[in-house]
Amino acid sequence: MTHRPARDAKTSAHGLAAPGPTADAAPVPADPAPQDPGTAAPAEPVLSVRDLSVRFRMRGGRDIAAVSDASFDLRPGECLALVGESGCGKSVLASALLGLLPRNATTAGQALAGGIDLLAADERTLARTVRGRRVGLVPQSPSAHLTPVRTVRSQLRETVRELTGARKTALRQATEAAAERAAFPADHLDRYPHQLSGGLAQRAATALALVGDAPLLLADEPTTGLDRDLVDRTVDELRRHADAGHALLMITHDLAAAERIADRVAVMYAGRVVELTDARAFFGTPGPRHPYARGLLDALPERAFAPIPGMPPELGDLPEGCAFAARCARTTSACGTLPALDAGTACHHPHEEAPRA
Ligand SMILES: Nc1ncnc2c1ncn2[C@@H]1O[C@H](COP(=O)(O)OP(=O)(O)OP(=O)(O)O)[C@@H](O)[C@H]1O
Ligand code: NI
Repeated sequence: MTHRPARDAKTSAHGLAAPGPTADAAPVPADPAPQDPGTAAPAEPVLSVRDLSVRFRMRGGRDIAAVSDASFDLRPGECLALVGESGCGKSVLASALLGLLPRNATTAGQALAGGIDLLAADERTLARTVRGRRVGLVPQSPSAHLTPVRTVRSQLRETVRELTGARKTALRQATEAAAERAAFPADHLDRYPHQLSGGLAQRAATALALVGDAPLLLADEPTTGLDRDLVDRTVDELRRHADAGHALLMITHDLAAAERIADRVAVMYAGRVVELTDARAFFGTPGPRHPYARGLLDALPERAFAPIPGMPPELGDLPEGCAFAARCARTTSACGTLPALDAGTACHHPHEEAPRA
């Protein structure tokens, strides 16, 4: 496959949620509202990802295969939860969609959003029309994306002014409403990022990401550092955002949060989507079909509390066949070849679609 080099992304200092001050003020037309249940044709995808791969070129010529051949669509009003163990490629996938990969990365494939191929777009297009406007991001490390020398109020106000055009009293009110939406306490608005706990920084980042009303929101671990009540509150706010017609890619370790919010679930393992399925079927009956996905659920304390034995493979040294075979109790000789994602599962011997015993 041909990999193209990553662009030299100049991220605006105040984070990805808002474009820099040079961005055009022209509003991006909203995507169509979610499909009326009475109509037959499904709404056009807000995001259409095909065979997305990301490679990191390391010293000595070695490649890290962080993401391989990911394909999925996201429609207006839909939430797709992207789950999988640490290091499986979730954040790299999100960074690729925003043109925020480091220089040693190359991408292949396509990611269409609003007629733009996010993987091929130049930095100017990404900065002016994509980040914050078409695609919002709740970054995984919010404190790193907040400007250290400015208060939360000042950063939020600038983003609200940039993206909504509000001024004066309306601007003040919209700024406070934006904070409230992400459960960021009004009496902390005048704090600087270093004066915030991890959970508060997370909420500030979520508030910033919601302002632009982008048709597509990427939320990378938006509930990290929050206690259960706030997890639920954040998740419910993100769900409302999707219900209002936005597409949401929710990256999370938290399977309970994924179950609460998602319409569909994508499970990644060693850089590949190994299961892509309806959330209700996944969390309920018949349950996941891929043995890894089933193992993830079985590892939960409220389920079998049985961890998957072994460790994921090195992404710089992947086997030719199924990357999960070494840890899988169902491995056969067929697993020496790479299983394609077929009917939502990339496995040579998936669990049958029957109720679990
Ligand atoms: N700049 C880089 N250079 C080389 N390898 C990288 C780089 N950035 C990420 N990786 C590798 O890509 C893989 C995927 O990383 P990624 O951050 O997407 O994982 P993740 O699924 O988001 O994990 P977590 O749940 O811990 O956030 C990891 O093995 C990581 O080490
Ligand atoms: Ni991550």
